[in-house]
Amino acid sequence: MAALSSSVTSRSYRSGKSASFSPVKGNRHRSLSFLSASSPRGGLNIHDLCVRFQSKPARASVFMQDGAIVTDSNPTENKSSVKGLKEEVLSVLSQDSAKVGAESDGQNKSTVSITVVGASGDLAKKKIFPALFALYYEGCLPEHFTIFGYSRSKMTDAELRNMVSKTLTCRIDKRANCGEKMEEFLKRCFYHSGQYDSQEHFTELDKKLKQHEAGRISNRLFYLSIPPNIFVDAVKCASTSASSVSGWTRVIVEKPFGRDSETSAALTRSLKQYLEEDQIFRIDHYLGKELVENLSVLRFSNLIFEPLWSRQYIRNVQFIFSEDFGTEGRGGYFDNYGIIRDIMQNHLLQILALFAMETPVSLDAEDIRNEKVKVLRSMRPIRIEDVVIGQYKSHTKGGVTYPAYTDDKTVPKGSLTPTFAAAALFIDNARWDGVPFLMKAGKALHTRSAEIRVQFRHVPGNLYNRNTGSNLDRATNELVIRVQPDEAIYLRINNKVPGLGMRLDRSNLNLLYSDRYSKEIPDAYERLLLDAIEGERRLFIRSDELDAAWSLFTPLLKEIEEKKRIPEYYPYGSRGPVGAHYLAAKHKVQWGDVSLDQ
Ligand SMILES: NC(=O)C1=CN([C@@H]2O[C@H](COP(=O)(O)OP(=O)(O)OC[C@H]3O[C@@H](n4cnc5c(N)ncnc54)[C@H](OP(=O)(O)O)[C@@H]3O)[C@@H](O)[C@H]2O)C=CC1
Ligand SMILES: O=C1O[C@H](COP(=O)(O)O)[C@@H](O)[C@H](O)[C@H]1O
Repeated sequence: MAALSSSVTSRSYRSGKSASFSPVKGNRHRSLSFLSASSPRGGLNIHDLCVRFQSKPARASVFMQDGAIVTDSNPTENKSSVKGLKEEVLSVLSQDSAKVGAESDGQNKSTVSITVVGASGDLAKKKIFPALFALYYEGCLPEHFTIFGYSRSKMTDAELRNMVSKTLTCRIDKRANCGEKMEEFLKRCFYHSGQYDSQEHFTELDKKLKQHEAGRISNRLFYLSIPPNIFVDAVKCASTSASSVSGWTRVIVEKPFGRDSETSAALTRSLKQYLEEDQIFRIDHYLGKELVENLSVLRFSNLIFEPLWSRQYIRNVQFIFSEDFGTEGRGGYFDNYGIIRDIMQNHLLQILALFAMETPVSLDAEDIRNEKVKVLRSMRPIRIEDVVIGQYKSHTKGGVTYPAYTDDKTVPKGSLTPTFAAAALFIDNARWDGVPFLMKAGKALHTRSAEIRVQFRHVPGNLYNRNTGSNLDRATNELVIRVQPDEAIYLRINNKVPGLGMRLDRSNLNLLYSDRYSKEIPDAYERLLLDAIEGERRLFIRSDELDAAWSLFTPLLKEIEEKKRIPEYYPYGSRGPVGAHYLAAKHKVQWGDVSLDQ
């Protein structure tokens, strides 16, 4: 039991910061979150203990409610592990009762105020409010919290609640009390209308926040869900007129973090006039996706993968992002950025860094981010010859005409902005020397998906070469991590087709999440918001990571733009420009997502 509980990390809101039972910081796979404090159990002043437990072979949640431990487990899962977990919880609690008791007093005295700046906008409605509700629904928000929407639009509290209610949904796997919970959640949401550059309006917000905080230690989180040109104004006003005087103040900043090295550095400098680096939470929501977070688990907790994770066994790695819709409504923003800045420089590069980094010293945020920076700095400058760009054009299919990118009213006529790009990147270090890391990202393609494909080398002297067909490349092992949709991890192996002959086929060892796990997968924004509230920085981008990412892409972007490189046009709904195949072929690679048996 002692050994088990030593791997448990608890997060407590009582003192407004994480309290760890374990030397393993940031271990999410067995985490306890202490929520409100009211009814005593065994000398502990704990009312509701939420345990988020994800481990093999069982997966369950354990709650402590009114003095009793109850489990919420999948009936198909291993009951003995659930029992073990209960014992583990009790053990941890008894070991740390003094600490927890002390923290519970702090919990009553502290509160978290979350201000969504740009509350009337698309992201706030689509992602931020629903994620906050999901956290509330799961019991992961602290007992005392308030949510404020802030934007210029005139709205009453009731109008904000009405707007927010339209996009809230309940967990498919836990619909109980959904309507009731929504009502309760909406009662905690308020609105303040103001300009983003008005100290006066932020001072008014501050007054309202104080009223809700009612003398408790106030912790304040500002989520900047606004266009980048007003980030600095909003940060200035929030930090000077509405930051907390008794607790922490943190600011979540949405991308884009600049357009290139210079503008990104300027943004960082401006933000740092008002905030310390550890108050800035630069969000890359791909880091909050379940399978991206699982990447490190897969690598570092399975003996079978890490030894293969190098040039010795891996032939190439592919990071593929595709969307089956165009810029629809976001053309104005997109045209200023293009797909390389929108997806590659951040989402795909972040995944690459996690994939390729060396083993960090620990799971501590700084240790992980140190390794990511190192690998990013080891990357070879990207050559324009190793990049293909494309733009979608109109296409008619089944009587329906799909628009060209430049048909979007907010896109300037004749725009050369790429909506598709493919690139070959290299990491010049001992582990990855010579291994092509291919990226491909596009809008208005035939499907929506995001995946990582790892293609392994050929088996030397393979006895079965004759039985695997003519394309030996297709007969190598491939590990696929499907980030979305239908989250899955599968390993493509060669297998004997049952029968008297000796014919091999490619079959999948398949971990399809929907088959294995009954729980709904949390949205990336839920995880990231919870982390920001808890001060966990592991999944946020540090400024030196950002600098390294921009250093890699800025020269390429400048060259594409200065040379006014013409994109290859591809029909809306297609697989993208054929140039992507030539690029892969040049590096002796076949895209894994294009074969018939993918
Ligand atoms: N939407 C998405 O899917 C994603 C968005 N992002 C990023 O998140 C942030 C917010 O995105 P999104 O919600 O789509 O943005 P919006 O364009 O919807 O803007 C959000 C709010 O900001 C205010 N606003 C808009 N334009 C201006 C302006 N020129 N000057 C002052 N205020 C303005 C508006 O509120 P009001 O007029 O009421 O003040 C608007 O409701 C952006 O940085 C975006 O790049 C990142 C990833 C995905
Ligand atoms: O950051 C962005 O991401 C979305 C795709 O996010 P997903 O979670 O839906 O895959 C993309 O549509 C948008 O252009 C980009 O800014």
